[in-house]
Formats: sequence, C-alpha cells, structure tokens
Amino acid sequence: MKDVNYAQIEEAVRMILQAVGENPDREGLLDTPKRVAKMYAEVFAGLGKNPEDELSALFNELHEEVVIVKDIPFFSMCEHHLVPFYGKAHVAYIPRGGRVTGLSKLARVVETVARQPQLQERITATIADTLVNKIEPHGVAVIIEAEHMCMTMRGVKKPGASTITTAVRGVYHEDPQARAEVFSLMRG
Ligand SMILES: Nc1nc2c(ncn2[C@@H]2O[C@H](COP(=O)(O)OP(=O)(O)OP(=O)(O)O)[C@@H](O)[C@H]2O)c(=O)[nH]1
Ligand SMILES: [Zn+2]
Repeated sequence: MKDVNYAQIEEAVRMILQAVGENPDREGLLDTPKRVAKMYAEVFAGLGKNPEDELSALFNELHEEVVIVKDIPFFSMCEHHLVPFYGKAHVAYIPRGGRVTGLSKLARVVETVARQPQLQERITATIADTLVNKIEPHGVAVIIEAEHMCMTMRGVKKPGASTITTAVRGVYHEDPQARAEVFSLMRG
C-alpha cells in the first residue's frame, strides 16, 4: 500500500465542507475529516499494490479444466466522481501445467484491483491480465456486473441500471464456443 497522507486528506475535507457552506467546526463534523481520511485509506488500499502478488499460493495440481469463482462481491470508486460502484465479479480460468491458484486468491485479486480510483472496464481487464501474467493459464474470462452510484444518486439518476463488462484471454478469446460455454456457467 502507498503511504497515505492523512493530514492532507483531513485538510482537504475541511475545505470541501467549508466550500459547500457547512461549518466544519460544528460538533457533528469535528471528527469527520479524520474519519474520511481513514475511509479513503481503506477504500484505496489497493493503490501501490501489485495484484500479481496475491497469486502467490500455487498448487501443483494437474487440472486442465475450467475453475470458476463467481459472485465475488466488490466495492470500488469511480475515478470520475469518486463515488462508489459495486457489484459482483465472476472469474474463470483454465490452469496450465499444474499452476492452480488458491480460490480465495482470485477474490483477493479482485479486491486489490477494485480498491483504487477505477473504471469498470479497467478492473475487468486488469484481473484478466493479472492471471495471464502470473500463471499463464490456457484461458481466462472475467465478467463484472455493477451499479454505479454516479448514475443512480446523481447525474442521469437511473437506479437499477446495471453495467456488464467482460475480458477474455487465451482460448476464450480465440474460441467462440468455449467462450459461450464459460459465459453461461459464469452467469447461470
Ligand atoms: N466507461 C466508464 N464510464 C464510467 C465509469 N464510471 C463512470 N463513468 C462515466 O463517466 C462519465 C463522465 O462523464 P462527464 O460528462 O465527463 O461527467 P458528468 O458531467 O459528471 O457526466 P454525467 O454522469 O452524465 O452527469 C459518465 O458518463 C459516467 O457514467 C466506468 O467505470 N466506465
Ligand atoms: Zn462516475
């Protein structure tokens, strides 16, 4: 994790409160800058981390068929508005050469990639590329379904609108039938 400058966040939050016409010195807001600084440190904890480091647990198991972990909940922050977007990630890969990773490690990759100012497309692609680079599987497919609060609580205000993004690599990129099969397992 990158070093977080808590004092600077606190100062900035005080300034924002003042700028919107609030009184940062009223009792209810006194600890708010501190809380917000802690909150940002937590929700941006993925900054400066390499998600490939999460894939350190490798088991030498010759399983050259698909492994899918689906419905991995995640929370991220849209880099345009710094409001949350959240939903579920589904991650599938076909191990190669006995390089099978711990199931929880797939969820850890999702967590690390999501915990930074992000775009849904970039989270999706980064998860796929992390697996490709670290364990060189036969194929990877990632689907993310999310609701963006910048589209629900503000702006166009369309609660319930859901965004689906995919990233496919290797055999899932090359073979439409394999891709259709894995997508139906992931979304079923
Ligand atoms: N592609 C993509 N766009 C996103 C994501 N999160 C938010 N956005 C969009 O980023 C865009 C920013 O558009 P701008 O016109 O620069 O900003 P804005 O005036 O606040 O736009 P509105 O949201 O339409 O009010 C909006 O269309 C958002 O819906 C994301 O993960 N991926
Ligand atoms: Zn946004």
